[in-house]
Amino acid sequence: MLKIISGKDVNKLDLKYIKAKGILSFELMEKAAEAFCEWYMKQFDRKKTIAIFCGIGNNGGDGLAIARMLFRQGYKICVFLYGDADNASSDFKSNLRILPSNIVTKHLNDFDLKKLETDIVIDALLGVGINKPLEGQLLGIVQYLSNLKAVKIAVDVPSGLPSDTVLEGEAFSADFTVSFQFPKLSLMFPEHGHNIGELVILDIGIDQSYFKEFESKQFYLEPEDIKIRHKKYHRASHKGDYGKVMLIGGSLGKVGAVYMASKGALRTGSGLVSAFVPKCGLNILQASLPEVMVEISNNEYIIDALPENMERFDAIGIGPGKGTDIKSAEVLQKLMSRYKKNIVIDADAINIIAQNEEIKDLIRDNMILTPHVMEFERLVGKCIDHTDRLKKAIDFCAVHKCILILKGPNTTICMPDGRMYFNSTGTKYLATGGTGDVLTGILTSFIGQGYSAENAAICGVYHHGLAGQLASVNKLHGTIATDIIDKIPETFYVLNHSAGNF
Ligand SMILES: NC(=O)C1=CN([C@@H]2O[C@H](COP(=O)(O)OP(=O)(O)OC[C@H]3O[C@@H](n4cnc5c(N)ncnc54)[C@H](O)[C@@H]3O)[C@@H](O)[C@H]2O)[C@@H](O)CC1
Ligand SMILES: Nc1ncnc2c1ncn2[C@@H]1O[C@H](COP(=O)(O)OP(=O)(O)O)[C@@H](O)[C@H]1O
Ligand SMILES: [K+]
Repeated sequence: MLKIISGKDVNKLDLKYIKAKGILSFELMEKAAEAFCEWYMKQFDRKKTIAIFCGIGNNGGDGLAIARMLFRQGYKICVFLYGDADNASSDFKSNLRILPSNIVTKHLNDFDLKKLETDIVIDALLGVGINKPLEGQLLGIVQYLSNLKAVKIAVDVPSGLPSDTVLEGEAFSADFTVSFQFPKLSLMFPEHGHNIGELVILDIGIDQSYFKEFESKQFYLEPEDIKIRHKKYHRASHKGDYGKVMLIGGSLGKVGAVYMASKGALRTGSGLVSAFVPKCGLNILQASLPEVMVEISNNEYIIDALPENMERFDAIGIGPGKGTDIKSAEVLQKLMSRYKKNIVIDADAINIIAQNEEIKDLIRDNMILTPHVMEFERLVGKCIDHTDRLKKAIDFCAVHKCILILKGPNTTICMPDGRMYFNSTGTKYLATGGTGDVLTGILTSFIGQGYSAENAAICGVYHHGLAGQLASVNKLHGTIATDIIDKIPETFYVLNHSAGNF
Protein backbone atom coordinates (compact mmCIF):
# COMPACT_ATOMS: atom_id res chain seq x y z
CA MET A 1 0.00 0.00 0.00
CA LEU A 2 1.07 3.55 -0.61
CA LYS A 3 1.50 5.85 2.34
CA ILE A 4 -0.19 9.19 1.83
CA ILE A 5 2.07 11.91 3.21
CA SER A 6 1.43 15.62 3.36
CA GLY A 7 2.25 17.93 0.47
CA LYS A 8 4.85 19.77 2.54
CA ASP A 9 6.75 16.51 3.03
CA VAL A 10 6.97 15.76 -0.70
CA ASN A 11 10.02 17.95 -1.08
CA LYS A 12 11.74 16.24 1.89
CA LEU A 13 10.86 12.85 0.43
CA ASP A 14 12.37 13.81 -2.91
CA LEU A 15 15.55 15.05 -1.21
CA LYS A 16 15.88 11.88 0.81
CA TYR A 17 15.44 9.77 -2.30
CA ILE A 18 17.83 11.64 -4.54
CA LYS A 19 20.47 11.70 -1.81
CA ALA A 20 20.19 7.96 -1.23
CA LYS A 21 20.32 7.21 -4.96
CA GLY A 22 23.06 9.73 -5.64
CA ILE A 23 21.05 11.36 -8.40
CA LEU A 24 20.06 14.97 -9.12
CA SER A 25 16.59 16.35 -8.46
CA PHE A 26 16.54 17.01 -12.21
CA GLU A 27 16.77 13.25 -12.79
CA LEU A 28 13.81 12.59 -10.52
CA MET A 29 11.84 15.15 -12.51
CA GLU A 30 12.86 13.27 -15.65
CA LYS A 31 11.43 10.09 -14.14
CA ALA A 32 8.14 11.82 -13.35
CA ALA A 33 7.93 13.25 -16.86
CA GLU A 34 8.82 9.90 -18.44
CA ALA A 35 6.11 8.16 -16.42
CA PHE A 36 3.60 10.81 -17.47
CA CYS A 37 4.56 10.51 -21.15
CA GLU A 38 4.38 6.73 -21.09
CA TRP A 39 0.83 7.00 -19.73
CA TYR A 40 -0.07 9.82 -22.14
CA MET A 41 1.14 7.96 -25.22
CA LYS A 42 -1.07 4.99 -24.39
CA GLN A 43 -4.13 7.25 -24.27
CA PHE A 44 -3.77 9.78 -27.10
CA ASP A 45 -2.54 9.71 -30.70
CA ARG A 46 -0.08 12.10 -32.33
CA LYS A 47 -2.73 13.93 -34.33
CA LYS A 48 -4.00 15.76 -31.27
CA THR A 49 -2.54 19.18 -30.57
CA ILE A 50 -1.27 19.75 -27.04
CA ALA A 51 -1.00 23.02 -25.11
CA ILE A 52 1.15 22.66 -21.98
CA PHE A 53 0.77 25.38 -19.34
CA CYS A 54 3.77 25.72 -17.06
CA GLY A 55 4.24 27.70 -13.87
CA ILE A 56 7.74 28.46 -12.60
CA GLY A 57 7.94 25.85 -9.82
CA ASN A 58 8.76 22.18 -10.15
CA ASN A 59 5.28 21.43 -11.45
CA GLY A 60 6.11 23.75 -14.32
CA GLY A 61 9.47 21.96 -14.58
CA ASP A 62 7.57 18.67 -15.03
CA GLY A 63 5.51 20.38 -17.72
CA LEU A 64 8.61 21.48 -19.64
CA ALA A 65 10.17 18.03 -19.42
CA ILE A 66 6.88 16.50 -20.64
CA ALA A 67 6.81 19.00 -23.53
CA ARG A 68 10.36 18.04 -24.58
CA MET A 69 9.70 14.31 -24.38
CA LEU A 70 6.38 14.34 -26.20
CA PHE A 71 7.79 16.67 -28.87
CA ARG A 72 10.60 14.19 -29.51
CA GLN A 73 8.00 11.48 -29.91
CA GLY A 74 6.37 13.46 -32.69
CA TYR A 75 3.50 15.08 -30.76
CA LYS A 76 2.36 18.60 -31.67
CA ILE A 77 3.23 20.78 -28.71
CA CYS A 78 2.86 24.41 -27.75
CA VAL A 79 4.20 25.62 -24.38
CA PHE A 80 2.65 28.50 -22.42
CA LEU A 81 4.64 29.98 -19.55
CA TYR A 82 3.26 31.83 -16.56
CA GLY A 83 5.44 33.78 -14.10
CA ASP A 84 8.87 35.34 -14.12
CA ALA A 85 11.39 32.72 -15.28
CA ASP A 86 14.16 34.57 -13.40
CA ASN A 87 12.48 33.52 -10.13
CA ALA A 88 11.89 29.96 -11.26
CA SER A 89 13.02 26.79 -9.48
CA SER A 90 16.40 25.54 -10.64
CA ASP A 91 14.98 22.42 -12.27
CA PHE A 92 12.48 24.56 -14.13
CA LYS A 93 15.38 26.68 -15.42
CA SER A 94 17.37 23.60 -16.45
CA ASN A 95 14.37 22.27 -18.34
CA LEU A 96 13.73 25.60 -20.02
CA ARG A 97 17.35 25.72 -21.20
CA ILE A 98 17.04 22.34 -22.92
CA LEU A 99 13.56 22.83 -24.31
CA PRO A 100 13.92 22.19 -28.07
CA SER A 101 13.96 25.58 -29.78
CA ASN A 102 11.44 24.50 -32.39
CA ILE A 103 8.69 24.04 -29.78
CA VAL A 104 6.44 27.09 -30.00
CA THR A 105 6.75 28.82 -26.61
CA LYS A 106 4.64 31.77 -25.54
CA HIS A 107 4.31 33.76 -22.36
CA LEU A 108 0.80 34.12 -21.00
CA ASN A 109 1.40 37.86 -20.47
CA ASP A 110 1.71 38.25 -24.24
CA PHE A 111 -0.97 35.83 -25.36
CA ASP A 112 -4.70 36.25 -25.58
CA LEU A 113 -6.11 32.91 -24.40
CA LYS A 114 -9.22 33.45 -26.50
CA LYS A 115 -7.02 32.61 -29.51
CA LEU A 116 -6.12 29.23 -28.04
CA GLU A 117 -7.11 26.21 -30.13
CA THR A 118 -6.00 22.86 -28.86
CA ASP A 119 -7.25 19.30 -28.46
CA ILE A 120 -5.44 18.71 -25.18
CA VAL A 121 -4.59 21.00 -22.26
CA ILE A 122 -1.87 19.86 -19.87
CA ASP A 123 -1.93 21.83 -16.64
CA ALA A 124 1.50 22.12 -15.02
CA LEU A 125 0.93 25.58 -13.55
CA LEU A 126 1.01 24.71 -9.86
CA GLY A 127 1.60 21.52 -7.94
CA VAL A 128 1.78 20.77 -4.25
CA GLY A 129 3.70 24.01 -3.66
CA ILE A 130 0.54 26.12 -3.63
CA ASN A 131 0.53 28.42 -0.60
CA LYS A 132 -2.63 30.48 -1.02
CA PRO A 133 -5.87 30.36 -3.00
CA LEU A 134 -5.62 31.39 -6.66
CA GLU A 135 -6.25 35.02 -7.46
CA GLY A 136 -5.75 37.64 -10.16
CA GLN A 137 -4.43 36.68 -13.58
CA LEU A 138 -3.62 33.10 -12.61
CA LEU A 139 -7.17 32.53 -11.39
CA GLY A 140 -8.47 33.93 -14.69
CA ILE A 141 -6.21 31.56 -16.67
CA VAL A 142 -7.29 28.54 -14.67
CA GLN A 143 -10.95 29.47 -15.02
CA TYR A 144 -10.58 29.95 -18.76
CA LEU A 145 -8.77 26.64 -19.28
CA SER A 146 -11.24 24.78 -17.08
CA ASN A 147 -14.08 25.78 -19.39
CA LEU A 148 -12.24 25.06 -22.62
CA LYS A 149 -13.60 22.38 -24.94
CA ALA A 150 -10.53 20.15 -24.83
CA VAL A 151 -9.32 17.11 -22.94
CA LYS A 152 -7.79 18.52 -19.76
CA ILE A 153 -5.02 16.78 -17.86
CA ALA A 154 -3.57 17.97 -14.56
CA VAL A 155 0.01 17.11 -13.66
CA ASP A 156 0.30 15.91 -10.03
CA VAL A 157 -2.67 17.99 -8.77
CA PRO A 158 -5.12 20.29 -10.55
CA SER A 159 -3.58 23.77 -10.21
CA GLY A 160 -5.04 25.63 -7.27
CA LEU A 161 -5.97 22.51 -5.32
CA PRO A 162 -4.21 22.34 -1.94
CA SER A 163 -2.62 18.93 -1.41
CA ASP A 164 -4.08 18.06 1.99
CA THR A 165 -7.13 20.21 2.65
CA VAL A 166 -10.42 21.19 1.09
CA LEU A 167 -10.27 23.74 -1.72
CA GLU A 168 -10.96 27.37 -0.90
CA GLY A 169 -11.79 29.32 -4.02
CA GLU A 170 -11.21 27.69 -7.37
CA ALA A 171 -8.91 25.18 -9.00
CA PHE A 172 -8.38 23.72 -12.46
CA SER A 173 -11.07 21.26 -13.56
CA ALA A 174 -9.41 18.27 -15.18
CA ASP A 175 -10.65 15.22 -17.02
CA PHE A 176 -7.60 13.34 -15.76
CA THR A 177 -5.28 14.00 -12.85
CA VAL A 178 -1.98 12.20 -13.15
CA SER A 179 -0.27 12.20 -9.78
CA PHE A 180 3.19 10.94 -8.90
CA GLN A 181 4.07 8.13 -6.51
CA PHE A 182 1.08 8.46 -4.19
CA PRO A 183 -2.25 10.28 -4.32
CA LYS A 184 -2.19 13.56 -2.44
CA LEU A 185 -4.81 13.47 0.32
CA SER A 186 -7.08 16.08 -1.26
CA LEU A 187 -7.40 13.87 -4.34
CA MET A 188 -9.42 11.52 -2.13
CA PHE A 189 -12.05 14.15 -1.24
CA PRO A 190 -15.49 13.98 -2.89
CA GLU A 191 -15.63 17.79 -2.89
CA HIS A 192 -12.91 17.77 -5.55
CA GLY A 193 -14.54 15.26 -7.88
CA HIS A 194 -15.05 17.76 -10.69
CA ASN A 195 -11.48 19.09 -10.37
CA ILE A 196 -9.82 15.68 -10.50
CA GLY A 197 -11.69 13.69 -13.15
CA GLU A 198 -10.14 10.23 -13.54
CA LEU A 199 -7.29 9.72 -11.10
CA VAL A 200 -4.08 8.05 -12.30
CA ILE A 201 -1.20 7.32 -9.93
CA LEU A 202 2.19 6.74 -11.53
CA ASP A 203 5.13 5.02 -9.90
CA ILE A 204 8.33 7.08 -10.20
CA GLY A 205 10.45 4.62 -8.26
CA ILE A 206 10.39 6.09 -4.73
CA ASP A 207 9.62 2.90 -2.88
CA GLN A 208 7.90 2.71 0.50
CA SER A 209 11.13 2.46 2.49
CA TYR A 210 11.67 6.18 1.81
CA PHE A 211 8.28 7.02 3.34
CA LYS A 212 9.09 5.51 6.74
CA GLU A 213 10.11 8.67 8.55
CA PHE A 214 7.00 10.59 7.48
CA GLU A 215 4.18 10.37 9.99
CA SER A 216 0.93 9.25 8.41
CA LYS A 217 -1.76 6.73 9.15
CA GLN A 218 -3.33 7.14 5.73
CA PHE A 219 -2.79 4.61 2.98
CA TYR A 220 -3.88 3.98 -0.60
CA LEU A 221 -4.66 0.37 -1.49
CA GLU A 222 -2.79 -1.48 -4.21
CA PRO A 223 -3.55 -4.87 -5.82
CA GLU A 224 -0.78 -6.59 -3.85
CA ASP A 225 -2.43 -5.57 -0.56
CA ILE A 226 -5.45 -7.58 -1.55
CA LYS A 227 -3.62 -10.57 -2.99
CA ILE A 228 -1.56 -11.11 0.16
CA ARG A 229 -4.75 -11.09 2.24
CA HIS A 230 -6.53 -13.71 0.14
CA LYS A 231 -6.99 -16.98 1.92
CA LYS A 232 -5.71 -20.07 0.18
CA TYR A 233 -7.92 -23.13 -0.09
CA HIS A 234 -6.81 -26.65 -0.86
CA ARG A 235 -8.27 -29.25 -3.19
CA ALA A 236 -10.14 -30.97 -0.39
CA SER A 237 -11.71 -27.80 0.97
CA HIS A 238 -15.40 -28.26 1.71
CA LYS A 239 -18.27 -25.81 1.93
CA GLY A 240 -17.79 -25.46 5.66
CA ASP A 241 -14.36 -23.93 5.01
CA TYR A 242 -15.98 -21.15 3.04
CA GLY A 243 -18.20 -20.02 5.86
CA LYS A 244 -21.84 -19.96 6.79
CA VAL A 245 -23.30 -16.48 6.74
CA MET A 246 -26.67 -14.83 7.21
CA LEU A 247 -28.04 -11.65 5.71
CA ILE A 248 -30.88 -10.02 7.61
CA GLY A 249 -33.04 -7.42 5.94
CA GLY A 250 -35.88 -6.71 3.56
CA SER A 251 -39.36 -5.31 4.08
CA LEU A 252 -42.37 -4.97 1.83
CA GLY A 253 -41.08 -3.68 -1.52
CA LYS A 254 -37.43 -3.94 -0.48
CA VAL A 255 -36.73 -7.65 -0.58
CA GLY A 256 -34.41 -7.00 -3.53
CA ALA A 257 -31.87 -5.49 -1.14
CA VAL A 258 -31.46 -8.85 0.65
CA TYR A 259 -31.42 -10.66 -2.66
CA MET A 260 -28.48 -8.52 -3.77
CA ALA A 261 -26.59 -8.83 -0.49
CA SER A 262 -27.12 -12.62 -0.44
CA LYS A 263 -26.11 -13.09 -4.05
CA GLY A 264 -23.11 -10.84 -3.46
CA ALA A 265 -22.06 -13.17 -0.63
CA LEU A 266 -22.49 -16.26 -2.83
CA ARG A 267 -20.48 -14.75 -5.67
CA THR A 268 -17.70 -13.85 -3.22
CA GLY A 269 -17.40 -17.52 -2.38
CA SER A 270 -19.45 -18.20 0.75
CA GLY A 271 -20.12 -21.88 1.38
CA LEU A 272 -23.62 -21.43 2.74
CA VAL A 273 -25.73 -18.31 2.63
CA SER A 274 -28.97 -17.84 4.54
CA ALA A 275 -31.29 -14.89 4.38
CA PHE A 276 -33.67 -13.77 7.10
CA VAL A 277 -36.62 -11.79 5.77
CA PRO A 278 -40.25 -10.96 6.58
CA LYS A 279 -42.79 -13.47 5.26
CA CYS A 280 -43.36 -11.48 2.10
CA GLY A 281 -39.76 -12.21 1.06
CA LEU A 282 -39.93 -15.99 1.25
CA ASN A 283 -41.31 -16.84 -2.19
CA ILE A 284 -39.42 -14.06 -3.87
CA LEU A 285 -36.06 -15.24 -2.58
CA GLN A 286 -36.72 -18.95 -2.99
CA ALA A 287 -37.76 -18.45 -6.60
CA SER A 288 -35.07 -15.99 -7.59
CA LEU A 289 -32.08 -17.31 -5.67
CA PRO A 290 -32.36 -21.05 -5.05
CA GLU A 291 -28.83 -21.26 -3.65
CA VAL A 292 -29.90 -19.23 -0.64
CA MET A 293 -31.68 -20.74 2.35
CA VAL A 294 -34.46 -18.53 3.55
CA GLU A 295 -35.71 -18.13 7.10
CA ILE A 296 -38.59 -15.86 7.96
CA SER A 297 -39.74 -13.53 10.65
CA ASN A 298 -43.39 -13.91 11.79
CA ASN A 299 -44.51 -10.58 10.44
CA GLU A 300 -45.63 -10.40 6.82
CA TYR A 301 -43.96 -7.10 6.01
CA ILE A 302 -41.17 -6.29 8.47
CA ILE A 303 -38.57 -8.13 10.50
CA ASP A 304 -39.92 -8.40 14.04
CA ALA A 305 -37.75 -11.20 15.42
CA LEU A 306 -34.28 -12.67 15.16
CA PRO A 307 -33.37 -16.06 13.70
CA GLU A 308 -33.04 -18.95 16.14
CA ASN A 309 -29.57 -19.95 17.26
CA MET A 310 -27.61 -17.19 15.60
CA GLU A 311 -24.28 -18.66 16.64
CA ARG A 312 -24.71 -21.18 13.76
CA PHE A 313 -23.44 -18.43 11.51
CA ASP A 314 -19.83 -17.32 11.13
CA ALA A 315 -20.92 -13.76 10.35
CA ILE A 316 -24.12 -11.77 9.99
CA GLY A 317 -24.87 -8.80 7.78
CA ILE A 318 -27.86 -6.67 8.70
CA GLY A 319 -29.59 -3.66 7.22
CA PRO A 320 -30.32 -3.81 3.50
CA GLY A 321 -33.96 -2.95 2.89
CA LYS A 322 -34.78 -3.51 6.54
CA GLY A 323 -36.83 -0.43 7.45
CA THR A 324 -36.47 1.65 10.62
CA ASP A 325 -39.70 0.94 12.49
CA ILE A 326 -39.62 0.28 16.20
CA LYS A 327 -39.85 -3.53 15.97
CA SER A 328 -36.99 -3.57 13.56
CA ALA A 329 -34.95 -1.39 15.94
CA GLU A 330 -35.55 -3.85 18.77
CA VAL A 331 -34.33 -6.69 16.58
CA LEU A 332 -31.12 -4.81 15.80
CA GLN A 333 -30.60 -4.04 19.48
CA LYS A 334 -30.94 -7.72 20.39
CA LEU A 335 -28.60 -8.82 17.65
CA MET A 336 -25.93 -6.31 18.65
CA SER A 337 -26.08 -7.27 22.31
CA ARG A 338 -26.27 -11.04 21.85
CA TYR A 339 -24.30 -12.04 18.77
CA LYS A 340 -20.61 -12.33 19.60
CA LYS A 341 -19.10 -12.88 16.14
CA ASN A 342 -18.69 -10.22 13.45
CA ILE A 343 -21.63 -8.15 12.26
CA VAL A 344 -21.76 -5.97 9.16
CA ILE A 345 -24.15 -3.09 9.78
CA ASP A 346 -25.52 -1.23 6.77
CA ALA A 347 -28.29 1.02 5.49
CA ASP A 348 -31.42 1.10 7.69
CA ALA A 349 -29.54 -0.56 10.53
CA ILE A 350 -27.25 2.50 10.52
CA ASN A 351 -30.24 4.82 10.37
CA ILE A 352 -31.72 3.10 13.42
CA ILE A 353 -28.45 3.50 15.32
CA ALA A 354 -28.35 7.19 14.37
CA GLN A 355 -31.70 7.70 16.07
CA ASN A 356 -30.98 5.72 19.21
CA GLU A 357 -28.10 6.43 21.61
CA GLU A 358 -28.75 3.22 23.54
CA ILE A 359 -28.19 1.14 20.42
CA LYS A 360 -25.20 3.28 19.44
CA ASP A 361 -23.58 2.35 22.74
CA LEU A 362 -23.72 -1.28 21.69
CA ILE A 363 -21.27 -0.76 18.83
CA ARG A 364 -18.20 -2.84 19.59
CA ASP A 365 -14.98 -4.12 18.07
CA ASN A 366 -16.69 -6.99 16.26
CA MET A 367 -18.70 -4.65 14.08
CA ILE A 368 -18.21 -3.05 10.67
CA LEU A 369 -20.45 -0.12 9.82
CA THR A 370 -20.79 0.87 6.17
CA PRO A 371 -22.41 4.32 5.95
CA HIS A 372 -22.44 6.49 2.86
CA VAL A 373 -21.81 10.16 3.56
CA MET A 374 -25.42 10.98 4.38
CA GLU A 375 -25.80 7.99 6.71
CA PHE A 376 -22.52 8.91 8.34
CA GLU A 377 -23.69 12.45 9.04
CA ARG A 378 -26.88 11.05 10.54
CA LEU A 379 -24.61 9.12 12.92
CA VAL A 380 -22.23 11.90 13.92
CA GLY A 381 -23.95 15.14 12.96
CA LYS A 382 -23.38 17.53 10.08
CA CYS A 383 -19.77 17.81 8.93
CA ILE A 384 -18.22 21.01 7.60
CA ASP A 385 -16.25 19.27 4.85
CA HIS A 386 -14.38 16.05 4.14
CA THR A 387 -11.49 16.91 6.45
CA ASP A 388 -14.00 17.25 9.26
CA ARG A 389 -15.77 14.07 8.13
CA LEU A 390 -12.57 12.02 8.22
CA LYS A 391 -11.71 13.40 11.65
CA LYS A 392 -15.15 12.50 12.95
CA ALA A 393 -14.87 9.04 11.41
CA ILE A 394 -11.61 8.44 13.25
CA ASP A 395 -13.09 9.74 16.52
CA PHE A 396 -16.12 7.49 16.03
CA CYS A 397 -13.95 4.40 15.52
CA ALA A 398 -11.75 5.28 18.49
CA VAL A 399 -14.78 5.61 20.79
CA HIS A 400 -16.64 2.52 19.58
CA LYS A 401 -13.58 0.40 18.61
CA CYS A 402 -15.38 -0.58 15.42
CA ILE A 403 -14.37 -0.44 11.76
CA LEU A 404 -16.16 2.19 9.74
CA ILE A 405 -16.35 2.10 5.97
CA LEU A 406 -17.17 5.56 4.69
CA LYS A 407 -18.55 4.92 1.21
CA GLY A 408 -18.15 7.10 -1.85
CA PRO A 409 -15.37 7.73 -4.37
CA ASN A 410 -12.21 6.30 -2.78
CA THR A 411 -14.25 4.63 -0.08
CA THR A 412 -12.33 4.96 3.18
CA ILE A 413 -11.85 2.18 5.69
CA CYS A 414 -11.30 3.71 9.14
CA MET A 415 -9.75 1.63 11.91
CA PRO A 416 -10.04 2.15 15.69
CA ASP A 417 -6.33 3.01 15.97
CA GLY A 418 -6.65 5.84 13.47
CA ARG A 419 -5.42 4.08 10.33
CA MET A 420 -7.31 4.90 7.16
CA TYR A 421 -7.24 2.93 3.93
CA PHE A 422 -8.42 4.72 0.82
CA ASN A 423 -9.72 2.44 -1.88
CA SER A 424 -8.12 2.67 -5.30
CA THR A 425 -10.83 0.81 -7.22
CA GLY A 426 -14.37 1.96 -7.97
CA THR A 427 -16.14 4.13 -10.47
CA LYS A 428 -18.84 6.76 -10.59
CA TYR A 429 -20.97 4.10 -12.31
CA LEU A 430 -21.35 2.45 -8.90
CA ALA A 431 -23.62 5.33 -7.95
CA THR A 432 -26.84 3.38 -8.43
CA GLY A 433 -29.34 1.80 -6.03
CA GLY A 434 -28.37 -1.51 -4.52
CA THR A 435 -24.59 -1.38 -4.94
CA GLY A 436 -24.17 -0.80 -1.21
CA ASP A 437 -26.24 -3.91 -0.52
CA VAL A 438 -23.84 -5.88 -2.70
CA LEU A 439 -20.94 -4.56 -0.61
CA THR A 440 -22.64 -5.77 2.57
CA GLY A 441 -22.88 -9.25 1.06
CA ILE A 442 -19.23 -9.23 0.00
CA LEU A 443 -18.00 -8.08 3.42
CA THR A 444 -20.14 -10.61 5.29
CA SER A 445 -18.90 -13.35 2.99
CA PHE A 446 -15.22 -12.56 3.54
CA ILE A 447 -15.66 -12.56 7.31
CA GLY A 448 -17.55 -15.84 7.10
CA GLN A 449 -14.62 -17.28 5.15
CA GLY A 450 -12.38 -16.56 8.11
CA TYR A 451 -10.92 -13.18 7.15
CA SER A 452 -10.33 -10.81 10.05
CA ALA A 453 -12.76 -7.89 10.06
CA GLU A 454 -9.92 -5.62 8.91
CA ASN A 455 -8.90 -7.89 6.05
CA ALA A 456 -12.53 -8.43 5.06
CA ALA A 457 -13.03 -4.67 4.93
CA ILE A 458 -9.91 -4.13 2.82
CA CYS A 459 -10.58 -6.99 0.42
CA GLY A 460 -14.33 -6.41 0.31
CA VAL A 461 -14.15 -2.75 -0.58
CA TYR A 462 -11.46 -3.37 -3.17
CA HIS A 463 -13.24 -6.28 -4.91
CA HIS A 464 -16.53 -4.38 -4.89
CA GLY A 465 -14.93 -1.36 -6.58
CA LEU A 466 -13.18 -3.55 -9.13
CA ALA A 467 -16.44 -5.42 -9.89
CA GLY A 468 -18.00 -2.00 -10.50
CA GLN A 469 -15.22 -1.11 -12.93
CA LEU A 470 -15.52 -4.41 -14.82
CA ALA A 471 -19.31 -4.26 -14.95
CA SER A 472 -19.35 -0.70 -16.28
CA VAL A 473 -16.83 -1.11 -19.12
CA ASN A 474 -19.56 -1.26 -21.76
CA LYS A 475 -22.62 -0.43 -19.70
CA LEU A 476 -21.46 2.94 -18.35
CA HIS A 477 -24.39 4.79 -16.75
CA GLY A 478 -26.61 1.82 -17.47
CA THR A 479 -24.71 -0.37 -15.00
CA ILE A 480 -26.96 -1.80 -12.29
CA ALA A 481 -26.19 -3.48 -9.00
CA THR A 482 -26.89 -7.02 -10.24
CA ASP A 483 -24.33 -6.48 -13.07
CA ILE A 484 -21.79 -5.80 -10.35
CA ILE A 485 -22.65 -9.03 -8.53
CA ASP A 486 -22.07 -11.00 -11.73
CA LYS A 487 -18.60 -9.50 -12.06
CA ILE A 488 -17.40 -10.36 -8.55
CA PRO A 489 -15.88 -13.74 -9.57
CA GLU A 490 -13.95 -12.06 -12.39
CA THR A 491 -12.34 -9.66 -9.91
CA PHE A 492 -10.43 -12.57 -8.39
CA TYR A 493 -9.29 -13.66 -11.83
CA VAL A 494 -8.25 -10.17 -12.92
CA LEU A 495 -6.44 -9.52 -9.67
CA ASN A 496 -4.47 -12.74 -9.90
CA HIS A 497 -3.53 -12.30 -13.55
CA SER A 498 -2.40 -8.72 -13.72
CA ALA A 499 0.14 -6.46 -12.13
CA GLY A 500 -0.27 -2.81 -11.17
CA ASN A 501 -3.28 -0.64 -10.51
CA PHE A 502 -6.54 -0.84 -12.40
N1 LIG B 1 7.79 13.08 -5.55
C1 LIG B 1 7.04 13.85 -6.28
O1 LIG B 1 5.83 13.90 -6.07
C2 LIG B 1 7.64 14.72 -7.33
C3 LIG B 1 7.07 15.94 -7.63
N2 LIG B 1 7.48 16.74 -8.62
C4 LIG B 1 6.75 17.99 -8.97
O2 LIG B 1 7.06 19.05 -8.11
C5 LIG B 1 5.89 19.75 -7.77
C6 LIG B 1 6.11 20.59 -6.55
O3 LIG B 1 6.99 21.63 -6.96
P1 LIG B 1 7.15 22.99 -6.16
O4 LIG B 1 7.40 22.68 -4.73
O5 LIG B 1 8.14 23.79 -6.90
O6 LIG B 1 5.71 23.62 -6.22
P2 LIG B 1 4.87 24.28 -7.41
O7 LIG B 1 5.29 23.79 -8.75
O8 LIG B 1 3.49 24.12 -7.01
O9 LIG B 1 5.27 25.83 -7.39
C7 LIG B 1 5.33 26.56 -6.25
C8 LIG B 1 5.60 28.00 -6.68
O10 LIG B 1 4.37 28.64 -6.96
C9 LIG B 1 4.20 29.80 -6.15
N3 LIG B 1 2.82 29.79 -5.69
C10 LIG B 1 2.28 29.05 -4.71
N4 LIG B 1 0.96 29.30 -4.58
C11 LIG B 1 0.66 30.22 -5.52
C12 LIG B 1 -0.55 30.89 -5.90
N5 LIG B 1 -1.71 30.64 -5.28
N6 LIG B 1 -0.51 31.76 -6.89
C13 LIG B 1 0.63 32.00 -7.55
N7 LIG B 1 1.81 31.42 -7.24
C14 LIG B 1 1.83 30.54 -6.24
C15 LIG B 1 5.16 29.64 -5.00
O11 LIG B 1 5.58 30.90 -4.55
C16 LIG B 1 6.29 28.84 -5.65
O12 LIG B 1 7.17 29.72 -6.32
C17 LIG B 1 4.91 18.63 -7.63
O13 LIG B 1 3.57 19.02 -7.62
C18 LIG B 1 5.26 17.83 -8.86
O14 LIG B 1 4.64 18.36 -10.01
C19 LIG B 1 8.40 16.17 -9.61
O15 LIG B 1 9.10 17.12 -10.27
C20 LIG B 1 9.39 15.24 -8.98
C21 LIG B 1 8.84 14.24 -8.03
N1 LIG C 1 -18.95 8.47 -7.51
C1 LIG C 1 -18.62 7.27 -7.00
N2 LIG C 1 -17.40 6.76 -7.22
C2 LIG C 1 -17.07 5.55 -6.72
N3 LIG C 1 -17.90 4.77 -5.98
C3 LIG C 1 -19.12 5.23 -5.74
C4 LIG C 1 -19.56 6.50 -6.22
N4 LIG C 1 -20.82 6.69 -5.81
C5 LIG C 1 -21.17 5.58 -5.10
N5 LIG C 1 -20.15 4.71 -5.06
C6 LIG C 1 -20.14 3.41 -4.37
O1 LIG C 1 -21.40 2.78 -4.56
C7 LIG C 1 -21.86 2.19 -3.35
C8 LIG C 1 -23.20 2.87 -2.97
O2 LIG C 1 -23.65 2.39 -1.74
P1 LIG C 1 -24.99 2.95 -1.08
O3 LIG C 1 -24.99 4.44 -1.15
O4 LIG C 1 -25.14 2.30 0.23
O5 LIG C 1 -26.07 2.44 -2.11
P2 LIG C 1 -27.41 1.60 -1.88
O6 LIG C 1 -27.97 2.02 -0.56
O7 LIG C 1 -28.28 2.01 -3.02
O8 LIG C 1 -27.05 0.17 -1.93
C9 LIG C 1 -20.77 2.39 -2.33
O9 LIG C 1 -19.93 1.26 -2.28
C10 LIG C 1 -19.99 3.59 -2.87
O10 LIG C 1 -18.65 3.58 -2.47
K1 LIG D 1 -0.87 21.07 -11.92
